[in-house]
Amino acid sequence: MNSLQDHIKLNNGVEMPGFGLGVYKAEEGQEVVNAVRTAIDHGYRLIDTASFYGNESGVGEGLREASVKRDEIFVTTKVWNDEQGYDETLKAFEQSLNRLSLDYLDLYLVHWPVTGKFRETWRAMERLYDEGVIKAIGVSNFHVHHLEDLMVAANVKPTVNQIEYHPHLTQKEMKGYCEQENIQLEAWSPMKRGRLFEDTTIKEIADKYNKTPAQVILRWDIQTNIITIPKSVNPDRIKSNADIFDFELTDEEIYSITALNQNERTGPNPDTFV
Ligand SMILES: NC(=O)C1=CN([C@@H]2O[C@H](COP(=O)(O)OP(=O)(O)OC[C@H]3O[C@@H](n4cnc5c(N)ncnc54)[C@H](OP(=O)(O)O)[C@@H]3O)[C@@H](O)[C@H]2O)C=CC1
Ligand SMILES: O=C(O)C(=O)[C@@H](O)[C@H](O)C(=O)CO
Repeated sequence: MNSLQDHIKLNNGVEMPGFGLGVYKAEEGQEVVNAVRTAIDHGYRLIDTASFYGNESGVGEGLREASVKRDEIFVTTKVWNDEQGYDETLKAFEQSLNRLSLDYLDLYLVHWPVTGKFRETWRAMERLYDEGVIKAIGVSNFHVHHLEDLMVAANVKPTVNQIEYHPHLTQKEMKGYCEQENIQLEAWSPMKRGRLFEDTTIKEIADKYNKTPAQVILRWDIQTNIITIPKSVNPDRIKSNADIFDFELTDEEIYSITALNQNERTGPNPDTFV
């Protein structure tokens, strides 16, 4: 990726921007509307929301307020845990689309691998994909064993797995598996929700390039082929987080950031959460 608007080709041929805005905890109403509009004005082309975030209506309003055509923006939302199952997912999708005021979705994700439900959820998503109302379908928070379980019965392979991923959780096994299976990884909490900014290694690299720790971490994502969706509702941070295309980390720097791994989660482990 050489610019904010470069895309990555998914395994079904759909092109997805490699960098976007996450909106978890962006408040429904003016806060999320402004964040989405500001991000798009600054060149973002990917917005990541979920029915669970309770802000899809505001995301839709932000998209309408931005002066960029619908087909240039890539919108992701997710089916929440209590919406899973075949009929439930069809209904949840309709509701999400209505709240977003869209007539198609770019990417729909199974938010978490709800035991006993995710295969049926997937079957409904395959139907929506076949009908053409979703351009790509994928999963989130799936371990390798969940992916294997899903793919045994699936007709459509997941395009994306969105997982917690940052320098303290580098997901080596999952990364190798997804590279082999051509499933694109996407990082949630890429900045560990602000808990990596005092790390000495990251700070030293940031000082060298006159960049912020956040910019170094996000640059590490894109140089290692991970789609990244930092969240911010602050206009200055929305702008600066995306200002990462005028410097390049060396192989040694990539290695030293990757070596910070502690297998440490900030969020739940999918094996025990659902
Ligand atoms: N699939 C899933 O299960 C999950 C998906 N996600 C998705 O991933 C996105 C990103 O993850 P998230 O958990 O939000 O965590 P992030 O790692 O993106 O961190 C967000 C936090 O960092 C702050 N922040 C942003 N930029 C800066 C900066 N440059 N300097 C200092 N602070 C900064 C934000 O505050 P402020 O807004 O004030 O700038 C916010 O508090 C989510 O918004 C969501 O879309 C997240 C969790 C789970
Ligand atoms: O933000 C999301 O998308 C999530 O699924 C998580 O926040 C998750 O639900 C969680 O952290 C609950 O404590």
